Amino acid sequence: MIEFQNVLKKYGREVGLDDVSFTLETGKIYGLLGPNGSGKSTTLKLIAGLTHPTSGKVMVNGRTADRKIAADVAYLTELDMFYQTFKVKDMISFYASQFQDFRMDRAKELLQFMKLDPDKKIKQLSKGNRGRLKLVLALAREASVLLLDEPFSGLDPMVRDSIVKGLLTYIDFENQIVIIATHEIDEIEPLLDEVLAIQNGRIIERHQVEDLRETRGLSIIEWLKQTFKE
Ligand SMILES: Nc1ncnc2c1ncn2[C@@H]1O[C@H](COP(=O)(O)OP(=O)(O)OP(=O)(O)O)[C@@H](O)[C@H]1O
Repeated sequence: MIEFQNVLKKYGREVGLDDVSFTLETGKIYGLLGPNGSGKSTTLKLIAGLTHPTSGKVMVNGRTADRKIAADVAYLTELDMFYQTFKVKDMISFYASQFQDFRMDRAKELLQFMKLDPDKKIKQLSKGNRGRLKLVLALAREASVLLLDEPFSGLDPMVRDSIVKGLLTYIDFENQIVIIATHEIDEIEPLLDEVLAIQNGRIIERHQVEDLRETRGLSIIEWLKQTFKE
């Protein structure tokens, strides 16, 4: 379980998150949706223990989210954190050395699935293949929390498609909490159990996707358009 208790995150005078409280449950896939600068990355960084609340508490599986929480949290950032001189297989070995829950057999399977050549140098990879490699590194871990920050950003429809297939195949639907932060939701709509709308550092709405469809007759995109227009 992930728990935010009255979390305020300030960057100097800038407010990243403004008194946010919510809980997220194991076995669900959440979409954290909102415009640029709304607080999506801040939320994920707090869960990953990469930044700390100015006040309030962030708990992951009953523990305060500090740097040690990285052992439980697999985090795919929108930034490239690759060592350019490494080959794909070196990056895999590096991750295996960093995380106890990294499964080498799974990584090899994922590389094949994503059609990545382990002997290719990172700097020779296309943007799409770098996106695929980031996903391999995140999904090869058996982490209880999987955070995906803009997993589709700048990628063409074919790459997006393979990323969604990878997610469907390798997410542990029973035992993981998955959070996908994005402002592009076409591809992930079928994956999501719940959606949280974030704006100006506040969670302004939260819904079960099924409820949106059944009681309000709305797709996520239709709901988002209504929510952010107001
Ligand atoms: N390191 C930082 N220093 C100063 N301000 C920051 C920093 N990181 C984020 N912010 C500010 O906090 C707010 C929330 O930013 P955040 O990156 O969490 O938004 P986001 O929803 O992920 O945006 P995007 O969709 O553009 O990635 C913004 O106003 C942003 O300018």
